[in-house]
Amino acid sequence: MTQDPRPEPQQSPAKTILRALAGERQPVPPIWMMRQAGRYLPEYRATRAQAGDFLSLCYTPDLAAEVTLQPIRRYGFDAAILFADILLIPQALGMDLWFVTGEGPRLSTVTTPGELAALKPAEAIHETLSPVYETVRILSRELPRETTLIGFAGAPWTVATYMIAGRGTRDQGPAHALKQADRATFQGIIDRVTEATVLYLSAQIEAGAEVVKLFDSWAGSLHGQDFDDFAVAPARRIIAALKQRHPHVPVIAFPREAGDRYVGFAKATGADCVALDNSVSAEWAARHVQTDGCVQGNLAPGHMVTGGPALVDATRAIVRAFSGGPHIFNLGHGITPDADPENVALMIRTVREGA
Ligand SMILES: Cc1c2[nH]c(c1CCC(=O)O)Cc1[nH]c(c(CCC(=O)O)c1C)Cc1[nH]c(c(CCC(=O)O)c1C)Cc1[nH]c(c(C)c1CCC(=O)O)C2
Repeated sequence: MTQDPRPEPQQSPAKTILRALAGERQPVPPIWMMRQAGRYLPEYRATRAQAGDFLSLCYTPDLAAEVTLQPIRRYGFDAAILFADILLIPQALGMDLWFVTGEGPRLSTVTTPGELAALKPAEAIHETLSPVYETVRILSRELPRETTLIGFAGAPWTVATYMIAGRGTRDQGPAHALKQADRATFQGIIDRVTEATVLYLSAQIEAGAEVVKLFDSWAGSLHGQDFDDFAVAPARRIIAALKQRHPHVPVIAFPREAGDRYVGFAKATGADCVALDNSVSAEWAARHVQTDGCVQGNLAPGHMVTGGPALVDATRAIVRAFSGGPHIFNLGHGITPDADPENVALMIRTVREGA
């Protein structure tokens, strides 16, 4: 009996997003959209009403999978992003979390050594988060073969800003204040979230996530050495730990509003792709960021509200600016509830058909 000793030929991954993340330039960039499952879609609002509230939606795997699939059915995006929230980690560490309609998230706070000591150990998160892993398992069965499944978590700095303030803040003042007043407690919070995030993203990958993304929505308020210590260093730690366990799973990092600190961010953290917000121009980012590898972004989400020729022109300009290298088309931040679903369709047509 002869056995063919040749290994399987190395093929580039078929899914367009995985090809972009592997550094491949494509004639048409793959596309997905931050907050693509959200309140601008009537079918999302219906499922959310069925769940009762936002957190029940996050923790009910069948319904969370359903809202993840809705924008895939409607638009055929190249990727689906797991439906969950970055604030599930603080909750899994033992903090209270609730959402006030029209206002946003509220949490119990952690600002003292005693409150830090009272947080659960990172390994305890799976008890709370196992429904999220079940959502991932459902999605990896139900998504079309060509659609990439993206898992995610908040980056430690951004998650810590909510844990310290107990809510969203304009300038992340309470977190900056704790960083100055009690460095050890602040660093302890960052470290606990970092450890939990490694375990959380690993579990998502083991359940079927093919790519993971780290959302550092408030990275732009870190400057100088603080940016290195609290945006770069935690991302580098998380990515190194993930690459050790899952070397072939690409990581997208989103240090939102990092400005000129986007330059070199992929190299410094080990990320396979840097997601760009719309405060940087695509031409600038093509020259200074895309030279290191894949970039994602960066249409202003306001175009999903206003539409028209301005949407088409801005979309084309971004596609053109990034056409020389690997690019995943996306918005620069999440789509807002007042967006018109027709404008999303127009954006996708413009990217795919050059319409
Ligand atoms: C800071 C942050 C949060 N959550 C998230 C971030 C980082 C990205 C960013 O900067 O937007 C990330 C997030 N939140 C949600 C997802 C799901 C995946 C996706 O579609 O992108 C993701 C990736 C669902 C959600 N998370 C939330 C909603 C709206 C909840 C609802 O249905 O009422 C959704 C769809 C609620 C949420 N969750 C959070 C806030 C501040 C709010 C309230 C603001 C708002 O209402 O838009 C925390």
